[in-house]
Amino acid sequence: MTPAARIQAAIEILDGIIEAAKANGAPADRLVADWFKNHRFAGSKDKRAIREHVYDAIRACGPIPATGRRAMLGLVEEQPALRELFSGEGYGPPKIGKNEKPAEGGVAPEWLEDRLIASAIGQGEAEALLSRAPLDVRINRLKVEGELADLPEEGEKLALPNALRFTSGTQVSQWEAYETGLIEVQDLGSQIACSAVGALPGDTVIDLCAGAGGKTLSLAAAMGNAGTLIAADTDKRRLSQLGPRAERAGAQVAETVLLDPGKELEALAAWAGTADRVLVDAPCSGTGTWRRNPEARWRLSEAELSRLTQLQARLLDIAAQLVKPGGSVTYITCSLLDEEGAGQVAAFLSDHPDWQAEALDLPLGTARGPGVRLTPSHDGTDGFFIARISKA
Ligand SMILES: C[S@@+](CC[C@H](N)C(=O)[O-])C[C@H]1O[C@@H](n2cnc3c(N)ncnc32)[C@H](O)[C@@H]1O
Repeated sequence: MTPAARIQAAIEILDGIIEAAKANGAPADRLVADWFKNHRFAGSKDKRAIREHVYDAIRACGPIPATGRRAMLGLVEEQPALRELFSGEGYGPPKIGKNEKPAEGGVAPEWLEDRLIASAIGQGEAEALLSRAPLDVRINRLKVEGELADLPEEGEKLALPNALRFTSGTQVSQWEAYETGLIEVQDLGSQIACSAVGALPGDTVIDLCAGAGGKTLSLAAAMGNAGTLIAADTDKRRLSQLGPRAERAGAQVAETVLLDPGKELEALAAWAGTADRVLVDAPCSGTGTWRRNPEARWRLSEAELSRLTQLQARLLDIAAQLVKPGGSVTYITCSLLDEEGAGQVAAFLSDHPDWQAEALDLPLGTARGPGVRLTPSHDGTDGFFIARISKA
């Protein structure tokens, strides 16, 4: 494919991504992969270039653009060398019209930029949210003792002893160490969030929003497979991915529990008042993961954010009923918005005067209200809010 044809391909893919974002359809990654499947003539260099154009264009547009072409014109503003590829020749895009306007730039739709500013996320932090994330792995201590030898590349050592960093796009999943469960892909921020739980061998731990079990596996390793680890979620498809992952990692999870939304405590009744640690990795806006999912900025609405904050408050209440006297709840969101983080926990503490925030000893982050916040710019991790609370 010519460089111009690659631009036109990216424009077509962007059209699909914009429509899907409006209709809450398939994620960008899937649409890119589908396009490649249906256009077999694209070689590996073409694919790399097209993918880069697509994601660079998504990052270049704050609000959702009207069309893929306008999104690409937004990218032309940042990368003027692309302008000459709009020549109208061959399979390339038509010439740029005199009155044609690029899509609006910025960090996010205006209402969301305002919420970030209200949560003390300044311009530098906001821009870092749109950078490329590196690839972090966790050494799985259920399978590795001492040094991990023979990785195809040497990783950068990070602030936690089991964390290693590789450059964005490293194909870790093709490494033998990954296939055999010696390493797990997990952002450093997520690893730090898991360490905040303080799970120990012998504990009873409930991962209330376990999803596909990324953090459950980390907890199993911290517990050395000793104790009771419950992975619960309302999403059957995600929860079903935990079994094979746990097997590969050598993690023993006592039970996966499928929850009925609104009736979560019914399925968890057997553990009410018994857990040493409960982790609430609550569903959230994902503003802290825009480095990986820049198109998520176009999918969030004020109504959805309000639904999420109500659900988060309810999950905190449920978690509080699961811990035993002296136990703790660790509340995490991969969001930088206070209403999903510091504000959420502060509201819980004000409604429950017999609960208090515990001091956290984390290697990175900045104090934020009753917890700690990690950000891409300050900490080089995905954005997270982390708090641990217990009954006084
Ligand atoms: C941030 S994700 C969890 C990610 C997961 N812990 C991991 O590390 O991969 C939030 C999860 O909350 C789940 N969820 C949504 N509503 C829930 C509810 N009412 N009770 C429990 N889990 C819920 C979602 O299905 C989703 O898997």
